[in-house]
Amino acid sequence: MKNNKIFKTSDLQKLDKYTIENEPVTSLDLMERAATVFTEKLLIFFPNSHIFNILAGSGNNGGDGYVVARLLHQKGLNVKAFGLHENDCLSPDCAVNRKRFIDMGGCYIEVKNPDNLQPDENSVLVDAIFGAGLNRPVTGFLGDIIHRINCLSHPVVAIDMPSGLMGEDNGENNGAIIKADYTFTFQFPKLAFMFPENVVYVGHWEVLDIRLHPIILREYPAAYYYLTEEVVASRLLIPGKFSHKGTLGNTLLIVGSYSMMGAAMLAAKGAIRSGTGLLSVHVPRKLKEMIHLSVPEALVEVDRNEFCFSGVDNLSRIQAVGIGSGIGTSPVTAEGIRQLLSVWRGKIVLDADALNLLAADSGLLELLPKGAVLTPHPKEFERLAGKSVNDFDRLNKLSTFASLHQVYVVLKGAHTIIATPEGECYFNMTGNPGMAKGGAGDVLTGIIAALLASGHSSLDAAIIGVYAHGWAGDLVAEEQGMRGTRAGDIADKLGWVWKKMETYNMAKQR
Ligand SMILES: NC(=O)C1=CN([C@@H]2O[C@H](COP(=O)(O)OP(=O)(O)OC[C@H]3O[C@@H](n4cnc5c(N)ncnc54)[C@H](O)[C@@H]3O)[C@@H](O)[C@H]2O)[C@H](O)CC1
Ligand SMILES: [K+]
Repeated sequence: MKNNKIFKTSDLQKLDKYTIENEPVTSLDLMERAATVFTEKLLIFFPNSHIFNILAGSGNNGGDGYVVARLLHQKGLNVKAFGLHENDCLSPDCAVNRKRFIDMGGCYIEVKNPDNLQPDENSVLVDAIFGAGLNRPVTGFLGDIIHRINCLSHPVVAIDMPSGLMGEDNGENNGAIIKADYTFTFQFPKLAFMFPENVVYVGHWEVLDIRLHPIILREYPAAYYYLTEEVVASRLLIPGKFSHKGTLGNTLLIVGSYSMMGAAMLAAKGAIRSGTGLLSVHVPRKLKEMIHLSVPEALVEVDRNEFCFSGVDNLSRIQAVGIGSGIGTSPVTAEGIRQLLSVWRGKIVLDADALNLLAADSGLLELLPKGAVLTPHPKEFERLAGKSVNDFDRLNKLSTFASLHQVYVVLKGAHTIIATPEGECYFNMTGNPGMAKGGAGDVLTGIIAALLASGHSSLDAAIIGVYAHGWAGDLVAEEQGMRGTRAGDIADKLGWVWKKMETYNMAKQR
């Protein structure tokens, strides 16, 4: 299976060293390999550009920059390399590659004063000042250079990382950071790329495979992962030939209230498209007809209360519960949840108002069954776990919360994060801003509930559900645009996503 770990940048040297010793390959050849794939990608993104200015630092990131300069020069393009060296203390591989570039007649300009950095008009700037070796904020001469570059209107493409950005925690990084338009990063995305507050530095990013040794990639530990189709699809259970509605699970959705009827329909639509054998939707009496009409496949269970959820009577044939979308936060509903949680020890996903009620009463939080899935958006998570000072801090809070309460937390966002009780975090890669609309979360709750009921573990249901939901949203955006995307469209596109994943799985089994 393709590796999908997000290692720490400080681990990179060990991964490099293992590859160099065991492939074996020289460090110079590994640099050549990295710079070659970078150059190929650069030319795909800038096929019509002829002028490239390389901004090279003194470490191996700078070394990559000099190789890129040489490769572009060899292709007959107009290349200038600016040496941004505070002293002449270059890494050995950087020194070799600077010399190779100069010896082949490349245009090299040593910059000793930020004012002397005058990039060519219409040039693409390649940022090779710092990469994964950054260990303190960038200030002084190189800080001034970075500020100067950030004021230019040239496109900037960063090698591996935008210079000045730390790989993980930028909470105390008050130094200068390159604002790249594109970052082509080696082997795995860096954790910092996952955080909304860093998008201004990273721009559009892509991972380039530089073939670090597969054994070290597989065996070296990481706490963070990113989701790929391969990894997600292989977790999806395929119904057996003799499966029937009794073996594919009965999902109970407790959703909707008189003032929030739509949420109930959307959650039900998500569930009915996600493989549950049977779907029961528990709603206040006022919503009964509406559910029958919008999701005729579902059984409707009517609450004692006419307007909101107040409790359930019979859970004997249920495999998984999804609760929260549109249920409101009235005291009657809070008691209903208390009653549910005091009898239900099985699989459950909680969303929206169910989370708001948990946040308001820590007694409810303690009743959660082990392995419950919670799907907050950042504001709901803040109500549960308190304020975060930045995205990295929020990630740590998320991990701590999941371990403390032994639950899976799905923090919704551009890269939705799934945190496990064991301290691992999975970052989703599908989805788009068109999905940031009311109702999209309700669809996700329905999907996860159905996946739980049809036999998936909490982790698999969360991972598959989040990925499929985002993928369906991407398909909708392709057809309707991000602006035109409606939550209900996401549910309608799920069938296509499941088909893709099933086809992938069956092809692998053959
Ligand atoms: N396996 C791979 O992914 C490969 C990556 N390559 C490239 O190598 C860099 C990492 O190189 P490294 O020499 O370790 O670090 P940098 O070039 O990022 O930094 C150089 C050097 O600078 C010093 N330093 C750190 N912070 C500061 C600061 N704020 N101010 C001044 N000086 C600073 C520190 O001593 C660093 O060591 C990686 O990003 C890739 O681009 C290989 O080419 C191929 C394999
Ligand atoms: K860089």
